Amino acid sequence: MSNELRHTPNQQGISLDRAAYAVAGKLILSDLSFALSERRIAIIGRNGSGKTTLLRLMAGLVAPTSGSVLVDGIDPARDRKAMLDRIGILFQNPDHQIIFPTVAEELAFGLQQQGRTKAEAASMVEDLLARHGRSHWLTATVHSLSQGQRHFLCLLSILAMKPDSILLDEPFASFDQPTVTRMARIFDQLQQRLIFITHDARTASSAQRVLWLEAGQIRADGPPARVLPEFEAEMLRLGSIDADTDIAF
Ligand SMILES: Nc1ncnc2c1ncn2[C@@H]1O[C@H](COP(=O)(O)OP(=O)(O)OP(=O)(O)O)[C@@H](O)[C@H]1O
Repeated sequence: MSNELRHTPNQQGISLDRAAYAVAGKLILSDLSFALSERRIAIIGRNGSGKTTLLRLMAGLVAPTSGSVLVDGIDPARDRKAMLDRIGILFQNPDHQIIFPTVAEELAFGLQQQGRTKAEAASMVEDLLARHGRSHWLTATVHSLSQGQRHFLCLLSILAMKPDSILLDEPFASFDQPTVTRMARIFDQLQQRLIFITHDARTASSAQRVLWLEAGQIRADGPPARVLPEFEAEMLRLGSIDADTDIAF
């Protein structure tokens, strides 16, 4: 796994200053100000609280409608090229990520974007698949893989590029138990910054910092020992109520 290890992430990290994001007049994220420099950061919150949108904002896939988002001092929505080495994002749905018909092309694409020749990328892809026990995927088409396997392919694409920060949207949700255990081991060994959305308190407790989003705003931000008990008590309280009368969808 050592080939996925990289230098310690750039200390500047990801910072938001009064960032807000609205779609069709609906405010989804508002007044977000924080700087993330820790190596393990969990984002928690109810369905629809804005977690995925926040990841997309940090990755520069959408631009804030007001305020700013900076990655190592660079606007990620404006300088996509600078983000190739800085940010990788693993979506919940692999089909939102995969663009090529074959595994080899999919894995090689990001590497070539980073400036490797076709031959260099092909050799790196071969090594990567071998290290993860997936050499048989070298000639596979993407549509021959299951949903969970396509998700793992997306993770491999990101690991291949070795970005400083990896943003993960519920990374363990679609994997079988051995793959989850193996992924957890891969993540443990990564030097990079991992920012992950999770609904699982145990996964969140492994982070150094937890951001709790509620209705597009930060409800709590701090170490898991402080944020998680408060979050779990609130989730229990809400679960005891028969309907989500507190939110308007
Ligand atoms: N493109 C869009 N157009 C309109 N509304 C959107 C759009 N993207 C997100 N939203 C709304 O923004 C809110 C936050 O969505 P988001 O997917 O970020 O939530 P989430 O916390 O990741 O939810 P979940 O836990 O269910 O994945 C939701 O109410 C959603 O309907």
